[in-house]
Amino acid sequence: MRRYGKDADEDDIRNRPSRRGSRPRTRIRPAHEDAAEGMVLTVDRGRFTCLVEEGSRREREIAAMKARELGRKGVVVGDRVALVGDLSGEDGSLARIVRVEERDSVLRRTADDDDPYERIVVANADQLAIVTALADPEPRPRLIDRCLVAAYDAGMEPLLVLTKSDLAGPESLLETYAPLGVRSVVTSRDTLATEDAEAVRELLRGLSTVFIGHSGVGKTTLVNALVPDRQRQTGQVNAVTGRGRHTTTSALALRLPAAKGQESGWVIDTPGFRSFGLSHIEPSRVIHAFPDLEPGTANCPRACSHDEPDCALDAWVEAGHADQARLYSLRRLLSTREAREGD
Ligand SMILES: Nc1nc2c(ncn2[C@@H]2O[C@H](COP(=O)(O)OP(=O)(O)OP(=O)(O)O)[C@@H](O)[C@H]2O)c(=O)[nH]1
Ligand SMILES: [Zn+2]
Repeated sequence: MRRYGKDADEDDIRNRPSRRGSRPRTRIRPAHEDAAEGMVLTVDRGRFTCLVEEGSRREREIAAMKARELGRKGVVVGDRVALVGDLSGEDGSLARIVRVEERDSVLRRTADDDDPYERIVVANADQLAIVTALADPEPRPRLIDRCLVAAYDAGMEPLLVLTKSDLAGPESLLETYAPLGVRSVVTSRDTLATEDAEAVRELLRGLSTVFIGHSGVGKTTLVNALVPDRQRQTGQVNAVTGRGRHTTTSALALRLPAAKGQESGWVIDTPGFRSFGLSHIEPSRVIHAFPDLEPGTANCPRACSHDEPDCALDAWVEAGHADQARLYSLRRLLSTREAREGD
């Protein structure tokens, strides 16, 4: 499908001026029909690492840059792209990204709540793993709520990963999130090497999952346990860009190990990305994640915040169509859109 958005086609208009002036341009672009498909694994200062011929014996990572005709269109981790040029993946080779395929999902963020400039962080991810320590540092439910809102807004399934269970129990947190029906898994460092990593991997199979967590919650420990050859994977990536292992600040896609015949999956790590500014969130997209409540909004006033006296959801719940705890949870989530100290 072609996109007619602001940054879609203006660039080839500029690059391919018509000799006959105002002759209407065809929107069919015959060039690059032979382009290879790839998936973006990392982005580092204008250089992209892409995986091509995924799943075949010729699968390889190649370095690429954006073709000029893409103009300012963003290319992010998880994007499926079309590549031309030197696809060998050999040292010093560089391909060009000539097209970004339509995205199934986009995880966005603004740097903070009053920042109007919204960035897409990851494309085509299915799941958002919200990593929270049960202690040291203390869980921050409001932060979890903000991550949930971001997941629902993006059309991604949330997953709570509760770490450091050797320090505190998960009961009260799990109780808070029970009405939301969020999937969860509890881990501790001592058992991560054995049963825990496999339990988490089970929830990631066949999916592309973005991991987010506040500093110190044990996200690195967790991701390293899930992807034991991470060092190799990231080392390889940076051999291409020629930079050190720890300099990547953008998201980074890592493949989950899988036994033969088992489906794999992608772990997308997000170094230095710890929370979400939520100013761009649409309440209607969040309510979409509450199919039991959504029909109850039919009688709401226009542009209802769903947290005002005329909101029809109270009557909907009183009539027994949905659970009070669900409405309470929805309102709590929607209220996180207002920034507060410490977010
Ligand atoms: N007690 C306990 N400590 C843990 C556990 N998992 C990780 N830690 C410790 O918590 C600290 C932070 O772990 P990291 O994995 O570096 O946490 P992170 O979320 O990546 O934090 P940043 O590196 O700041 O992004 C380290 O000292 C870990 O050894 C756990 O299950 N139990
Ligand atoms: Zn309402």
